[in-house]
Amino acid sequence: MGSITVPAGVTSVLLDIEGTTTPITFVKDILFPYIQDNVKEYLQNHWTKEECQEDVQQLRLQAEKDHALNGFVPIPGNEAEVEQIIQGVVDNVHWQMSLDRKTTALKQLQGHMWRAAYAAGQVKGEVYDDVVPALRKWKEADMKLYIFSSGSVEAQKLLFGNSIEGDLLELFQGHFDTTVGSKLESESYRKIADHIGCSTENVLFLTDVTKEAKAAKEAGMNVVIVVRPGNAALTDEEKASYPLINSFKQINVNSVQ
Ligand SMILES: CSCCC(=O)C(=O)COP(=O)(O)O
Ligand SMILES: [Mg+2]
Repeated sequence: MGSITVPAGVTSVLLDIEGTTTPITFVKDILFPYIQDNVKEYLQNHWTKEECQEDVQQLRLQAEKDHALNGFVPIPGNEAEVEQIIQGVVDNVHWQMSLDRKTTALKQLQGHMWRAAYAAGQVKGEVYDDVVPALRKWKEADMKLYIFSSGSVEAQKLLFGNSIEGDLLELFQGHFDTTVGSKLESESYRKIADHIGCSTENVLFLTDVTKEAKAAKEAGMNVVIVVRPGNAALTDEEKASYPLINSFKQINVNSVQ
């Protein structure tokens, strides 16, 4: 894996989080177990809050679309007691997480739940050593930096605002989550370029997931696959189809004209 010079005309870098800026183990071993261990208590304590009811309503709408076992979230009614409804939501959250689903409904609830963990200093957002120096360098070269993650915008801001390297939020010009669309659909990348106010060709997308890279490339973005310890293995065909790096140090950015 050699170094890569960003093509002329690229003015923005769009970054995935899990497997790209941040170890998968941080998400799988710290963030997700926090949700699994605390979702019942969180729902019991926040049940009457508007935000919590809105999250449950979104999970219910998603469950209706899924028509799946454990995709069931009971509708409040005379027969369904609150504890029974909460248990339905808990089962649904555990079921979705067992499949690592990236539904907007699940991600919104997770983002709301992680607030308390970050506020208590119980969790600090992990970033690879090479990430912050590279982002600072790219920013000095006038590159605009954005995040696109399945994690909600709130979850993204919590992670970078409370990172092991301090508050990193000033590095980013903006954040995108699945409310713009799935990371597997090209249309999402076109919408992001529209929001940024540039053409897709002016954007470099860094991700660990080749299906995301394919969608971004089809939309016209430049893409680089980030290979980190613990990321899903790439096939020989995937390795041959995309530029690969294992550190942000390998990206050379010329000053934006
Ligand atoms: C933003 S922190 C939580 C990470 C998360 O929930 C997730 O699904 C990561 O997805 P990504 O698109 O960043 O790979
Ligand atoms: Mg990822």
